[in-house]
Amino acid sequence: MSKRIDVKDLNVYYGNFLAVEDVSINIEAKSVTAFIGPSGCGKSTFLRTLNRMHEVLPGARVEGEVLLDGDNLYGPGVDPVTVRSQIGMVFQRPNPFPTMSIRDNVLAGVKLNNQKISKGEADALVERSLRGANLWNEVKDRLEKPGSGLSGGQQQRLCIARAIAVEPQVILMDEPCSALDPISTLAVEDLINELKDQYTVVIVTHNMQQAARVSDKTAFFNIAGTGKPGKLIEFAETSTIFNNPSQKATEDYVSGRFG
Ligand SMILES: Nc1ncnc2c1ncn2[C@@H]1O[C@H](COP(=O)(O)OP(=O)(O)OP(=O)(O)O)[C@@H](O)[C@H]1O
Repeated sequence: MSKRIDVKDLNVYYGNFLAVEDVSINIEAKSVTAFIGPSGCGKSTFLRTLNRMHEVLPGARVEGEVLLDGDNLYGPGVDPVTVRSQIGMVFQRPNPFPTMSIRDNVLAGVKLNNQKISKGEADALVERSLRGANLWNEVKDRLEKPGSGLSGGQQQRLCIARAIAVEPQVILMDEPCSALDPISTLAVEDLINELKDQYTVVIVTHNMQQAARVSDKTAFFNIAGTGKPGKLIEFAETSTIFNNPSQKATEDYVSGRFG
């Protein structure tokens, strides 16, 4: 259950403001791709176009194509809700439903998609998803307790379990560790490494060590100045981006000279 993403000539707008210009990128299935770059260069905006979350804002739109195993997500008649069930998302701040039990949090996306499942199937799905998120052993004795009773790192893994439960092909993560302590961050990074056996993972991160630790390929985005659009400057194997980039701007950024 893993698909590739091919983006062709994508422009991303907020109203009349062109936030990201002319991005083409090929993201392989069963790999981890990191988006890095200075604040405001459009990493999160671009990420949200990959599952049609961008257009939820009034006036927000895209030009160009995003292909999931060859099918254009922006083609006529494509239902954005279906797209979002195939391409899940994990956000910066863990956002479990606070009053809902751990079990119901895992099942929340499945229920939203109106999938009817029996109690036995639901139990199995909860266990499989929590195991997949490396959280089962920590919560198996308190599945009926509220999700808000977990630590921040556990809550983020619960959100990953919720994303996995709908059996997506791709998981997008927008700075998933920025609100976590170092130990929880390592737990989520370990998990990302395991997730790529089954899923295509795309992660936005400000932390270059994290990009170097978890990703196979890295895309460096940059912006020429305030009000200018963000652009994809370089996309390559992560080791190349960090050790032998072809663009001077990439080298300056990864060596800490700006950003
Ligand atoms: N809701 C919005 N409405 C209008 N403009 C927006 C909106 N969200 C972001 N922008 C603008 O789009 C550009 C890209 O922002 P975005 O948040 O994608 O950058 P980023 O690289 O993810 O930044 P950061 O690393 O700080 O999160 C910025 O100029 C930003 O001000």
